[in-house]
Amino acid sequence: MTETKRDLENAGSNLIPEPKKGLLTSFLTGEAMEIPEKYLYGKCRRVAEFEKLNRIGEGTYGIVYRAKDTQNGQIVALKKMRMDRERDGMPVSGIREINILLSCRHQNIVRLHEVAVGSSLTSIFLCMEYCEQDLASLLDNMNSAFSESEIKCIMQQLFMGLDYMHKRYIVHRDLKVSNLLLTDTGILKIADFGLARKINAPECPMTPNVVTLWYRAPELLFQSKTHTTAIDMWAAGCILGELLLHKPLLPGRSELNQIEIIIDLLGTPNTAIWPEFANLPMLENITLKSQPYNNLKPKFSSLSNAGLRLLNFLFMYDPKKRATASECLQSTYFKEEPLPVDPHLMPTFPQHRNLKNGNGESSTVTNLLGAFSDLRELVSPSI
Ligand SMILES: Nc1ncnc2c1ncn2[C@@H]1O[C@H](COP(=O)(O)OP(=O)(O)OP(=O)(O)O)[C@@H](O)[C@H]1O
Repeated sequence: MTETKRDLENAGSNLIPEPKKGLLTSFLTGEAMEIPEKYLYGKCRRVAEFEKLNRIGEGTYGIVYRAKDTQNGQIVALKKMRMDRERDGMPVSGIREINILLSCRHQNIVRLHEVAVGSSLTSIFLCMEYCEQDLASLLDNMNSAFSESEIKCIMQQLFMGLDYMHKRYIVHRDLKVSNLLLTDTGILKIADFGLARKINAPECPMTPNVVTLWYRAPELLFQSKTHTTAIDMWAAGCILGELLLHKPLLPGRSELNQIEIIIDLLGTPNTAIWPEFANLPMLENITLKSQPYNNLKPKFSSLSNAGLRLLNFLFMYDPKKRATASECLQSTYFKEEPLPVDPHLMPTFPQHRNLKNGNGESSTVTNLLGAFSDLRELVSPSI
């Protein structure tokens, strides 16, 4: 068990042990230097000031805990950064996530309160506002589907968050229902910015292996080297479809199968609707099946014309023609009956994640934050 894990699973005590003095490697000589404790944590608080309540989630980049700030009683979410494979300090995904979250302030983007450290500087925690639900566990556990007014409320908030991010050239790159959180006051929060990137230009070269398969845009599947904020809009279309159907819309089993089921739903792409299509690398290796029909209408048979127009706009093969978040917010779908419900009138739900994990494993975590530059200096050297 690593030292940091011990911090979190420290049975018998609800407080994390006091950190030791740290050893940093000198940048100049390469020798280990003992750092006085008062300089060790920069302006960041220590994790020992939080009481761990229960584990609420685990993803690729970290474990998430519900915890109480013992200074003010506030309930927060603490995401412990995974350092397993890191030799040289913090993983780049963690640095990106912190930088981007610190630069965002919007009701529909999860708020990063601060960054905290455990007993060694390789144990880093993001301290975020706590949200009672995530849409994935909610969809898995709710007895009846969301009403259309509730779906509109969720989607409108998603588009508001995306509009804010995209206007700042931030692409999330991993939108899916498990990364959408919902508070007990009906506010949707976009979370998990571990794959997010700030793009310098409207089109920026990036690795195509991002976005969970079921939500992955065709330009990524066809291995386009540049992608844009439009990849988030495709994922938003998949999320709208999933909320309406109460099951994943495009649950591919492999990349090829994902392409196949997209074609089954939307028809085969061609250069008439997507001029850059013919030059995409993936097409050198595969022949696409021919399917001439767009099947959105039969698939969503009870959806209004405005709803279908919105879905079609989100599922434009050509990313340049795909709807932007601000265009989606103007959609007639949100202006026609049934109107979006006011977020405060959204129903509340039992907190399944806490019920499942409510074993009250005790432990705590420390605090950090302050100037992030302090953090970057401190976490890289070996301790
Ligand atoms: N602020 C929060 N409030 C409540 N629950 C949260 C919060 N942040 C994350 N969670 C829960 O923890 C889960 C995992 O968090 P997150 O997606 O940030 O981790 P990850 O390792 O980056 O995941 P992934 O493998 O999806 O990339 C979420 O699905 C959600 O259930």
